[in-house]
Amino acid sequence: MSLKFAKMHGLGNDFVVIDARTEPVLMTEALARAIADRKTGIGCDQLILIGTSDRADVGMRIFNQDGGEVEACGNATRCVPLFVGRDVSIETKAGLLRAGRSGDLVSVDMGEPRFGWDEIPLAYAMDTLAMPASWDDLPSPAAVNVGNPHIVFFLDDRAAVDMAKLGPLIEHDPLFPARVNVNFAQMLDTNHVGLTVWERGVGFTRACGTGACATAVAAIRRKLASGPVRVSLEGGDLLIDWAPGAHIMMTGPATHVFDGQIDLAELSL
Ligand SMILES: N[C@@H](CCC[C@H](N)C(=O)O)C(=O)O
Repeated sequence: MSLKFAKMHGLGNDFVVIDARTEPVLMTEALARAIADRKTGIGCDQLILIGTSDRADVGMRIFNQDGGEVEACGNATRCVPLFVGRDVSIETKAGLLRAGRSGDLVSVDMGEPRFGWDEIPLAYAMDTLAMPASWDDLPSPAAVNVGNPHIVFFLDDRAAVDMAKLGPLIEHDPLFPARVNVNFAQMLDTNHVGLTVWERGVGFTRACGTGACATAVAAIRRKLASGPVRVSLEGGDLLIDWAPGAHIMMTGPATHVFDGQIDLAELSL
């Protein structure tokens, strides 16, 4: 059996996008992992299935490179209007989102962030704005759920931190029963943050849309920033707007690179 796909990305966070609106696609963890494999498959950070929905224009399912299905992906959500050809409402495991073009960029209403310890989720009750938790010499982090779980460290000097060791260690810490995306942030100026993200189920990515949202929200809650926050990632910049009680608005680029077709029989499952 062969499958048609589009290769897309948001700031270098890359996706294989499959249209399951007319022909349903039976996606499994093993198949998602095989397609995402950069040596023996197509290669991507996330596999995205666009399907039908009773509640929105389309449904979106998200699978990490390790095959695990997750709730949210900010950069992939910006790709959906390009894939569908118009502004859309999107049903995800994290709720209903709206995405639409604004000039050359795409804006997404990412919904409201959540801060309850059991909403992150964490293994036990604690303050999520200044968590009493530490790994090596990292400062106390903030935890935010923006559809998916994030932890944010604000660092004086990101270059001095061994993120390659700490990213996987924290992702798999039993404090996070659903694992966690790990954000290493550094304030560069008022309302401007530099960010490196260790993504759950992937590792380092060039950009993480939900990571940028979680970091901007945590910066505003900690009064390190106020108003629209520019988040600079390896792949480029995102603009995140949020105020307490409001929805998060994320604006940034989305790119359709090419279309292709894959013979599933040739994959290493
Ligand atoms: N790249 C994404 C986030 C993808 C999901 C994440 N790895 C998770 O497991 O929650 C983004 O742009 O938000």
